[in-house]
Amino acid sequence: MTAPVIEVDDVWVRMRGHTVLEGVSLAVYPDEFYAIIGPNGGGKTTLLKVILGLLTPCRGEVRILGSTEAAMRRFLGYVPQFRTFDFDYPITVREMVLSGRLGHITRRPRRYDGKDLARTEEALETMRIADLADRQIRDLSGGEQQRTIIARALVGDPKVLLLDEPTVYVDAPTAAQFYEVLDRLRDRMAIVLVTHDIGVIPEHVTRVACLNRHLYTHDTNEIASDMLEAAYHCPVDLIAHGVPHRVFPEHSREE
Ligand SMILES: Nc1ncnc2c1ncn2[C@@H]1O[C@H](COP(=O)(O)OP(=O)(O)OP(=O)(O)O)[C@@H](O)[C@H]1O
Repeated sequence: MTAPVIEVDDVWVRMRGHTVLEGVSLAVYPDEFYAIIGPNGGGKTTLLKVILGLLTPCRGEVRILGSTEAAMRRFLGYVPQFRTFDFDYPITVREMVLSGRLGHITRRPRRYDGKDLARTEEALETMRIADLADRQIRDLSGGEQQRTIIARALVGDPKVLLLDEPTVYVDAPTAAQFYEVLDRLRDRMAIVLVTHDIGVIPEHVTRVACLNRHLYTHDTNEIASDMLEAAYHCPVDLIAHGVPHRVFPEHSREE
């Protein structure tokens, strides 16, 4: 059986006296498109930060390609939440994408070389923004900015692409185009997408889990009602393939 690219093993995180993640375990395999859904404040960004090595759990460990070495994080591409970017910053699309190579340069002084420039051109082509390369990022549409930050995550040639609420600020047609782009990337890398919006779970996900301090999963690509109930603690209206329906009727248990 293929080995996982990411293993999260019994991870606990406490912040300011509150338990944010409690005994979270999961494995992501190379060909997976793993969606993690959950309410605001449920710990999704925290889990991504633990996987990325930006946050050390008080218990448990994360293995990337079987290793706990910090250097293995170079195999991860990260697309943070849109709101964390300053799109008014005076920088071109090409410069922004190229900046994704910085963490991969070990030589000193840190200077870009031909490989960095070549990877940047490839990522611009992959995301179909080569024609925008010399434009300022502030002059792009939301969808074009989104493709730019994904290209920036791709220049490191990741084995896994981690996306935090990638469609939160884009309209429905742009989100649909975005999922087409992810489909194209899937034969090159695993994808982990976190979102609070269960209406956006794309049809090609291979696995869905719900996170609200605990991770609830059935190891399938179905959004099961008991997972949602456990994670959201309230009725949830799900829009699956354009058809709204209520996935469970009422509160059945209190925390
Ligand atoms: N630096 C911090 N210090 C203290 N508490 C924090 C810190 N960062 C996050 N938290 C808390 O941890 C919990 C989980 O936050 P997190 O950002 O991981 O949730 P999320 O599921 O990503 O939420 P959202 O969908 O709103 O982005 C929240 O209650 C948040 O207030």
